[in-house]
Amino acid sequence: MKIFTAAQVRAWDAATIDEQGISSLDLMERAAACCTEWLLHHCPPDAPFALFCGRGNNGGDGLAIVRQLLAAGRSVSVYVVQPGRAASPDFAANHTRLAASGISIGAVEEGAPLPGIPAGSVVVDALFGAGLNKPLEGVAAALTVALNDSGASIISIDLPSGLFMDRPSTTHAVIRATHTLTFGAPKLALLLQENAPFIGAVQVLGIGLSTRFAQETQSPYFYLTNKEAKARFRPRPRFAHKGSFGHLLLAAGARGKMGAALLAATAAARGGAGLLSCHIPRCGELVLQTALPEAMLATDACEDFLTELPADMDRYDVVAIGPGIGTSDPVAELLERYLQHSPGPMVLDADALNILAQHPYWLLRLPPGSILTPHPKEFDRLFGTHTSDFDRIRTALDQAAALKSAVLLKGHHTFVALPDGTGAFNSTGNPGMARGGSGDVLTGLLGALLAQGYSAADAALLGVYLHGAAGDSAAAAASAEAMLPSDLILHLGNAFRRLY
Ligand SMILES: NC(=O)C1=CN([C@@H]2O[C@H](COP(=O)(O)OP(=O)(O)OC[C@H]3O[C@@H](n4cnc5c(N)ncnc54)[C@H](OP(=O)(O)O)[C@@H]3O)[C@@H](O)[C@H]2O)[C@H](O)CC1
Ligand SMILES: [K+]
Repeated sequence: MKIFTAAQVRAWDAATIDEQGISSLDLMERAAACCTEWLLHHCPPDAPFALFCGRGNNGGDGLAIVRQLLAAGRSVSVYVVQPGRAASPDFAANHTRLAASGISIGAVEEGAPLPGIPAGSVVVDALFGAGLNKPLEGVAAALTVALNDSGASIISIDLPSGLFMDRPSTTHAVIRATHTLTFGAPKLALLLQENAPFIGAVQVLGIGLSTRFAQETQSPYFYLTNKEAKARFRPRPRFAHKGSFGHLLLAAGARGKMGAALLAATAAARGGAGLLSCHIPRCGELVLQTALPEAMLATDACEDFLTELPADMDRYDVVAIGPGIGTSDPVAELLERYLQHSPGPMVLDADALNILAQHPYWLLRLPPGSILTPHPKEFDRLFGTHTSDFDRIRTALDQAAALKSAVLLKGHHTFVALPDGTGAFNSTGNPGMARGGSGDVLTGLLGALLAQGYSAADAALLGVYLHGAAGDSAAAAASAEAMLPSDLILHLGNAFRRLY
């Protein structure tokens, strides 16, 4: 599913109107009807609604919702902010229709007291949507702060008011929505970690926008859903043998961190690598051999951490390195040798990324077709401090292109920057995955997918999708609170089945 800019969203609207021979007012009525249906199904049946409307089309949606809620027999109060300002034609048309019903339409004006919100009300925020072009100020900003402080549930129409669609919004007043009902496709701002305090649970409402426009319009960003993951998945051929699925070398672990190695190794085995060898320090031999008999060992001479390259590096197709290795000097030197001698693409995670941050020019040795998997802090250590996720995703795209590799930015919607200049936001996953060990599972899985011959782009997209889908399956079984990273591995089978 493509993610469009504000200008493209306006063009999508216009293309729909043109293609379907409807008026913009008809489209507004349709969008409002989808919102009204959602509100009627998801809000308490006896809750009064309080709608706050701007003077543009977002406010027009709000006025149409008021009329539809009244028709459904609900108790509704409605306020227009700065009623003296110029209105969009569709706002004006809906205002005339609503006023004819006899309902009193309140005003929120500069200098006048703000209206109170009766206890138990559901607030619907229709102040500004895709047309926001400057930060909220004056009475709109004051109202936003008051609504946020009211403790009421807030349902934002299309976007939380004050939230820019495609630039940072974290320094000014923005509605903190409980739910955001957005039209057609998720917007960039709704997928970024930094906007988490504003957006609540996001619901994408299909309002019958032109599918032709969506197909024909180019966008650098897309939402990674089951459809996009399925398109990249190759089921195992019937006559395959273990040699068909590659040999992954996983370099992981140190004394006290063998759990990271075991999680990554088990995920690699379940992720479908034909052969798996683990380069581990001697202290981990017993635990690995006992817990994962499927793995072969390339045991280091050192008891406590990794120090030397395994012999015959050419035996391996792919190297995954990082989980639990530490960042001491001998390990850093070893990472440099791995970068020099890796026989194929690499997955670099965790401590491998922290070492790289100390030696950024080593990145030049990264084999093309590799995958880097930083979370935002590791990302900034590696590529410099960023003040916004908008900047981070731009850097990720630049680096992916320069390194001819996939660069992940891990988060609630993990961003996958691909070497071709496009980037995807993942749709799967849940807060139960935010615990130590989840990243190790992802590293093993990505290594296994690369070993099976997937390109960096396909492995990164599939790996991130499967990892989140396994997390969703694990949370369904054990709850987001009680699930463990090792449950992700057990549920990988359910995740793969979603791709058949
Ligand atoms: N396909 C769709 O997605 C549909 C969307 N609909 C709804 O329409 C809005 C977008 O409506 P639009 O009229 O373009 O924009 P807004 O309502 O968000 O804003 C209206 C005007 O407000 C002014 N503005 C912008 N920022 C501020 C601010 N900080 N303070 C005060 N005023 C501001 C600006 O006008 P100016 O003349 O002042 O520049 C805006 O133009 C979309 O989000 C959906 O809710 C359709 O109803 C259905 C299809
Ligand atoms: K809004």
